[in-house]
Amino acid sequence: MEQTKSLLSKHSKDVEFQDVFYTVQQRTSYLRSTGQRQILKGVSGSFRNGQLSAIMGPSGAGKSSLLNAISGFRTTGVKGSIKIKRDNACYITQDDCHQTLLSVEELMNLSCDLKLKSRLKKEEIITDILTNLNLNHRRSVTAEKLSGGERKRLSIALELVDNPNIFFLDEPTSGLDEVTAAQCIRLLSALAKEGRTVVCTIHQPSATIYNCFDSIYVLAKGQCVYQGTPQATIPFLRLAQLDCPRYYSPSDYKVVDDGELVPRLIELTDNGKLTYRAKAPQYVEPQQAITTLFVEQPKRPLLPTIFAGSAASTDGSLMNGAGALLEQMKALSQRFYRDRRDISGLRQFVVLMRVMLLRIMRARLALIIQLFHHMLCGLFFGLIFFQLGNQGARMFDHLKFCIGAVLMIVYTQVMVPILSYPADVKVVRKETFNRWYSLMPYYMALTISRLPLQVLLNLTFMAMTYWMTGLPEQLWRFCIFAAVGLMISLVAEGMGLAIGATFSITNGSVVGPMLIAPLMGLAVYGFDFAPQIGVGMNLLMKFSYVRVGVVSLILAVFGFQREDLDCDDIYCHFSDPRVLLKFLDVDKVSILHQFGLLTMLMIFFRVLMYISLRKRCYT
Ligand SMILES: Nc1ncnc2c1ncn2[C@@H]1O[C@H](COP(=O)(O)OP(=O)(O)OP(=O)(O)O)[C@@H](O)[C@H]1O
Repeated sequence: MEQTKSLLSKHSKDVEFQDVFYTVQQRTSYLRSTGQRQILKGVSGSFRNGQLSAIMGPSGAGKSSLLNAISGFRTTGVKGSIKIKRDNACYITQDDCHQTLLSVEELMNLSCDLKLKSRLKKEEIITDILTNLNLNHRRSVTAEKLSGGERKRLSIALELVDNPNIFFLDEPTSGLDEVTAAQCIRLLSALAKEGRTVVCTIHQPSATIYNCFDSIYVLAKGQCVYQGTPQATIPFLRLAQLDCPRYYSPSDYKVVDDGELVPRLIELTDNGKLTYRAKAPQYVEPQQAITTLFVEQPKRPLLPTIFAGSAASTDGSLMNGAGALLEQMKALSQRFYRDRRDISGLRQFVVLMRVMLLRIMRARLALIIQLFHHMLCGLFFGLIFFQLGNQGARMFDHLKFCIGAVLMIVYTQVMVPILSYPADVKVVRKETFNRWYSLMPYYMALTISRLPLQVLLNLTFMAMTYWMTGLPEQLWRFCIFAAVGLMISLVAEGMGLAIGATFSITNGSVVGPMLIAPLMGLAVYGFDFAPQIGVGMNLLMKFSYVRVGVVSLILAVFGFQREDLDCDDIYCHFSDPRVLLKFLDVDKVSILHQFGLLTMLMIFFRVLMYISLRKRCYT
């Protein structure tokens, strides 16, 4: 009975897939799609528990695509039946992206805090894992300063905290020398022997590394050309009337294609449905690779979501008569049970918030540069408009000051996230996929953790300009003035984050200025003929938060029954602030209304950012 139980749980950690297709849209430009390209062409296969399996093949064969498809790291364009317990699997990306500026120990603590409910044995677990992976002596070093091999081991260590059963690794040996690569593969083999399913992609390994694997899966042009043990490779090639020369790595030999070889090999493996193992040194025996009975079913949109954690398929379902229903019911109850065991969203928020604040404090140079930038701009604006704030003859200077201050805030706050956030998105994608946290607590922590810095930077700039330009010495007016600055910067930051979450740095740095330019145009449009501006244009101008910001700042400076400005000339038309407000057609505009508009635009950009982040993380 006990034996049956362990056998069952062992099988549930296997990964099986059948007739998997992966199709991408081919584009010539961002807007035009020229058709579809099939990357994976109906491949099948299995990766067994307790084994280290390698996906091999020439560059562009579809190795990473297969790994992404079966692990669920990519779902868009994937069709076919895949049996995998996703809530027990983790994915380690090729570039080992980690939260920056945190030491090995801090990253391990973060992983434990987010994954383990009880914190009692945290220290013991961390020491255990780090010692086993030979990283204990590197505890205090930040991840960026680790060597390639150490970084790979750290990625594994971080995932080992909650002991997942299935590991997917994309090119774990890339960039490593031969010795370190062999060490890495031995480590993965040891992890597999402890009862895990370990699957990795690998490029042309040496013969030594090749023989370390328990199972090999070779792809060529998106189809399976070999599946089986390393020992069965040469006899298998002989089946296809090919002789692998002695001292020649079989992995190199398999990729040589004379035009007929690939179809012959695909036929021999039935595109992955058959697996080979050596029976005697010269003979191989084909076996069925898939033990699960996959039955094609019509599309049922709700099912894949509900059963995503169990034996899931993208357009087929795992069926085995009444057993299938039982299996699905178990999956559902297990899912609810698991959800109850999960770390609460509040705790995720608190842990992430602490880490984000720590990272902001650690980025001391960036902090100093930003503070210096705001002080310098404040000084610059202060000197240009020095003590002009109360001069009734300088109406155009007042307008230039308000427009200039808003542009400075907008440009700074939009560009910083555009340039810095895309790198974070990769980390978030990996960590959400590996169930460190859900997106909402992360999003809330990100939004709130950036607030203190925003307040500090804006207060610095706004206080310097207010004081140097000689605006009225009224604390309440300064508070409104600073609040307008803060609101504009929050909207602009939201826009920058939305762009950073959607585009790469290269595309974002083009899209950002491209979007700001018309908003700036709308901000300065028609101040000298404001009453004649048409209804349509007026409506359009409401969407420009730059314009809304400028109007709010003008109201903060000249509104609220401000006393007449000084006049050194014979006659100053605008010395009465009400005349200026009337001329600009903002005399009847309420600042609360403007704050409302800014709040709506801020929410709009932040929701956009969330949607974009969700799309990046869950497709
Ligand atoms: N989203 C995508 N859009 C367009 N083409 C894609 C996409 N993803 C993969 N491809 C193409 O599919 C092919 C296989 O890509 P994949 O990254 O899976 O190959 P690989 O075998 O892992 O290659 P390498 O070993 O060089 O990393 C490549 O030609 C790649 O350009």
